Amino acid sequence: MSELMRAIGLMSGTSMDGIDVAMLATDGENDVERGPFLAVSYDPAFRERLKQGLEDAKTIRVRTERPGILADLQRELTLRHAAAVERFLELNGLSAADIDILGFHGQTVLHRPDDALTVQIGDGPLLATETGIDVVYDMRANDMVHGGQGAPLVPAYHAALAQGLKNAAWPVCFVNIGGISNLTFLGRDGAIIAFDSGPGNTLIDQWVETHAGVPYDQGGMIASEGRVVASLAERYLDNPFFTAEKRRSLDRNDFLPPEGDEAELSDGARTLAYLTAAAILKSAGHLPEMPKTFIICGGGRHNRIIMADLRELASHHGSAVLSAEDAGFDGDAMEAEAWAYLAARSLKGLPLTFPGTTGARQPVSGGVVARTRK
Ligand SMILES: Nc1ncnc2c1ncn2[C@@H]1O[C@H](COP(=O)(O)OP(=O)(O)OP(=O)(O)O)[C@@H](O)[C@H]1O
Ligand SMILES: CC(=O)N[C@H]1[C@@H]2OC[C@@H](O2)[C@@H](O)[C@@H]1O[C@H](C)C(=O)O
Repeated sequence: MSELMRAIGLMSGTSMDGIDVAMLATDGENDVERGPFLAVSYDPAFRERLKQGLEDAKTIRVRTERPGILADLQRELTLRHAAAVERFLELNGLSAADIDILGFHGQTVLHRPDDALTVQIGDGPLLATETGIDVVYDMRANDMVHGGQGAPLVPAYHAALAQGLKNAAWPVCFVNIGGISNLTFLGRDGAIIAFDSGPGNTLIDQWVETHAGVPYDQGGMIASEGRVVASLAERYLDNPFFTAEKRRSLDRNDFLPPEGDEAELSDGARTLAYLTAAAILKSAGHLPEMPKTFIICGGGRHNRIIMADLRELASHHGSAVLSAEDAGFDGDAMEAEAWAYLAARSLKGLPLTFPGTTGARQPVSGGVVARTRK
């Protein structure tokens, strides 16, 4: 058994709800011991700044450009990550010297795989200086250099976790319902296929924020009072994304929320919850075979309507739907854990992505290391 690294992963996802912090002891290969997790929420004012950042990023043509507020925002975001690490260490009775590496995702502000352009703001060297811990950051870029979509990157971690699964029927499919949803198919023969599967929570979040002034539909309560507007759901599901020959990763703005007059509040939330579930099943139609078990991670699994729709749609294929917890994992921590795992892999020069996950021409490593001045 090779030596385990203590790695902390930091994820600020497309939902822009906060920073997830998770720790692993891992060799970056098959050995994974899951540690503590902390979620640090962004305040509404900072979420608004992130949204402005996404707007300002639209003019970026070269990935190092930081127009508008982006240079300032990058610094603020990085300092918030440093504070989150400090809090995490304090809560768990740890110090910087106990940690080998931080895996820093940053915030995606632009993702245009067709132009081989992906931009995550986040200053790795500043985070290393502030925390006193070495940092691996910018993990998506090298994949694009090698012909990949730059996302999803979590599949390598899903594959490692799947080895510990007990009593799940294979093939297994991990589904992350974050802002955008993505899935990882794992075949009995070791096959690994992954792609973004459609809108996750972003449309629901934007819809209920605009029409009810709340950041998300807690538990799917608003949706539970509505009915699916079939024409609206069909309009989304007719998007060429679902039938394109090549699987393509998504930018947060690839799908936009309905116009205000297309549904009333609860029908809109109900329709978008259905869309989230139906998009996953429709995308799964591109897999070599229908998974026998879907394992659901990410914030969307807290929406009971999404989960009920998923169970219903999957049952037509004889597939079971489990929450990450049913399978023995932590569905809120998984992406941050993945960034810890990927950082450990990056340090060892192991591949982060594969032809079957991002479409990269060959398995490729990635990430940039920022060393502390210790
Ligand atoms: N209790 C809840 N009920 C309903 N929805 C919830 C609940 N908690 C979280 N969510 C949804 O989950 C979202 C956050 O999910 P998550 O943290 O997995 O996304 P992310 O990591 O930001 O996105 P991505 O995986 O696309 O990068 C919230 O924006 C909200 O829509
Ligand atoms: C460009 C980018 O940040 N993509 C995210 C986004 O959020 C979900 C989905 O779209 C996924 O492709 C990816 O994140 C996860 C963590 C991944 O790379 O596996």
